[in-house]
Amino acid sequence: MSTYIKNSHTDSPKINTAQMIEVDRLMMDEYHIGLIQMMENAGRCLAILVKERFFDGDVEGKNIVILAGTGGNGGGALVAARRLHNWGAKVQVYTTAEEERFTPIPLHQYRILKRMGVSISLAEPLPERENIDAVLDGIIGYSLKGNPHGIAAAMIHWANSQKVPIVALDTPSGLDLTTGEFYEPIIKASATLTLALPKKGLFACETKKVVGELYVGDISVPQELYQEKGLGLKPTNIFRYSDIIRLY
Ligand SMILES: NC(=O)C1=CN([C@@H]2O[C@H](COP(=O)(O)OP(=O)(O)OC[C@H]3O[C@@H](n4cnc5c(N)ncnc54)[C@H](O)[C@@H]3O)[C@@H](O)[C@H]2O)[C@H](O)CC1
Ligand SMILES: [K+]
Repeated sequence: MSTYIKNSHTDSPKINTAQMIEVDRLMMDEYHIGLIQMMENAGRCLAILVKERFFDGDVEGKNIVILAGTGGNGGGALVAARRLHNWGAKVQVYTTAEEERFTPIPLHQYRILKRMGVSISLAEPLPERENIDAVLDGIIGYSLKGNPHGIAAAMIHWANSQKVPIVALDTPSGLDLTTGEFYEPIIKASATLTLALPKKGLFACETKKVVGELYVGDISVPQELYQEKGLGLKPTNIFRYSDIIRLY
């Protein structure tokens, strides 16, 4: 295993979506760690996981399709797109909506990619390509509301039909991170990189079928934050030896 990725030797707490949203809020409001900082760490971990786990540490010339929604999940995938492009991958980004529909920080990532000349366009139509090496799922994260519909749903069907590794950010799009309920359609990932702490829904009995290998990436949550009132979690040091931990 790469020095960037280690197996977990500690039992970390498993949280629900509401707790994760509270972690994000505390990060920003109480600890002044901005969303842009968290997103950079999320996207960097995702790009490293793809490079190390699926391409033996070198993505030069690899065709990587990145599917991005307009929220925080898409924003992290756009950061990963930037890193993979910088490392020599041929990156193609498809989005669920036009530029003006992106929320502010993901929009910032979108505009950086455009300035870099990375191919980024609305996923209508989705590409008919045969030489794809991997797909990144940044379509929907923990703010999933019901069955994926519209372009997001079309992207999920398209990705599942590609027969190449799909690497999901935070959750396979279509999975409820608290209950593990499958919505329809749902991404069937080869690997999932969740963020900060594992979420309960990733351990429900059928979930492995859509999660694939489960990793968790460090987005720099302070130990002190986990003990704040309203969360009451034990401090956790799962990233002591590496930024990415494999959980199963
Ligand atoms: N600490 C962390 O875990 C961090 C997480 N980050 C990432 O941000 C997402 C959560 O971001 P948010 O902006 O709240 O929303 P999403 O990206 O999950 O989704 C919004 C996006 O999805 C569309 N949508 C929702 N439901 C549906 C549906 N049923 N059909 C179609 N489309 C749907 C919605 O319209 C929006 O476009 C979290 O998961 C992490 O990946 C941050 O990077 C910071 C740290
Ligand atoms: K996702």
